Amino acid sequence: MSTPEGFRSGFACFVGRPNAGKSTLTNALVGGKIAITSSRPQTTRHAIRGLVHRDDAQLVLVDTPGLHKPRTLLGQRLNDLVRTTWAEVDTVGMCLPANEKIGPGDRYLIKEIAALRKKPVIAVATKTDLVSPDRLIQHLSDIGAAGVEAGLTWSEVVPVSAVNGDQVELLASLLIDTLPPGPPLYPEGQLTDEPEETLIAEIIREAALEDVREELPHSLAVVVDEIVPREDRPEDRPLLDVRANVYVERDSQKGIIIGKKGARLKQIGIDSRGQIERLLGTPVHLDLHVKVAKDWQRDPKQLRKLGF
Ligand SMILES: Nc1nc2c(ncn2[C@@H]2O[C@H](COP(=O)(O)OP(=O)(O)OP(=O)(O)O)[C@@H](O)[C@H]2O)c(=O)[nH]1
Repeated sequence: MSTPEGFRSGFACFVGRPNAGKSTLTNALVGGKIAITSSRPQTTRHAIRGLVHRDDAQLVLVDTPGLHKPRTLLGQRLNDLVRTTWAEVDTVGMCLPANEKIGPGDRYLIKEIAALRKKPVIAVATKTDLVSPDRLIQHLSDIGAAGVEAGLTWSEVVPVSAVNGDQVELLASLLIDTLPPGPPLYPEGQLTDEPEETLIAEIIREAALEDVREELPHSLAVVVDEIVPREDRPEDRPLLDVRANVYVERDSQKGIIIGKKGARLKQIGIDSRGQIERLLGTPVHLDLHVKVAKDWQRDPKQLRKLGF
């Protein structure tokens, strides 16, 4: 494929402490629900990409999990994934929520990013709808100072609100300006190149964590075993059978997920089925099972099986 004259393409990712607004911003830029967001920290686990198409450019957004103090093998794998992603993208967007003071966690990340050298880093002051103009000015000045302290020159400092769309377009343009010349990397219309299984697993995991995040934040993994078209269906009324397993670490957690007389598991099925149907564009029969995989976070074989 020949590169259209003047076309740019490349990758960007957002970095920031948990809850900084990275997933919401990715969704706002992409204009659809790709990465799964939640009001609780640390739910984004996979590098999920969204695409921003322009007449003269294509931006691929990579959504990374946060960098954490690694306590388990899973933690280490996640951190490796983050660093690999940072090294691969053309631009990094450092998200610093305007409604929170810049803290040690932010400074740590800024220092890590400063070590990437030459990479353009855009500071993004997120959630501006939550603060007064005075507070925002203070925040922007703190961002400038934090950059200086880490020896990092921000290529831009942009205040945005993903919730009301303020400055989201401007941010897209600034990110695109940093991209090298190149052809579109993905066909238009394709919102994400994550396999459907991964997206479905994320949807089910979100539904399963609803209301029990405090009890089971990291002890839950979902694996989609198969997606098969139901046989003997009329061509215009297809049905997909989706079979998935919810893995927990202990028997007691199994009970929490299943609930009284299976009520919670049923609700998880109802909550996720609608979203899966929207994703696949087909009616779905969802078959969910709960299994115990003891200490899966510490077991390399289990981790591989669960996609980490
Ligand atoms: N008011 C307001 N809330 C926002 C905005 N952006 C994100 N939020 C909220 O902040 C919370 C965290 O947002 P996420 O996008 O999940 O944050 P994240 O950085 O991806 O979080 P992790 O996945 O934990 O790393 C959610 O409750 C969002 O609704 C914004 O622009 N304005």
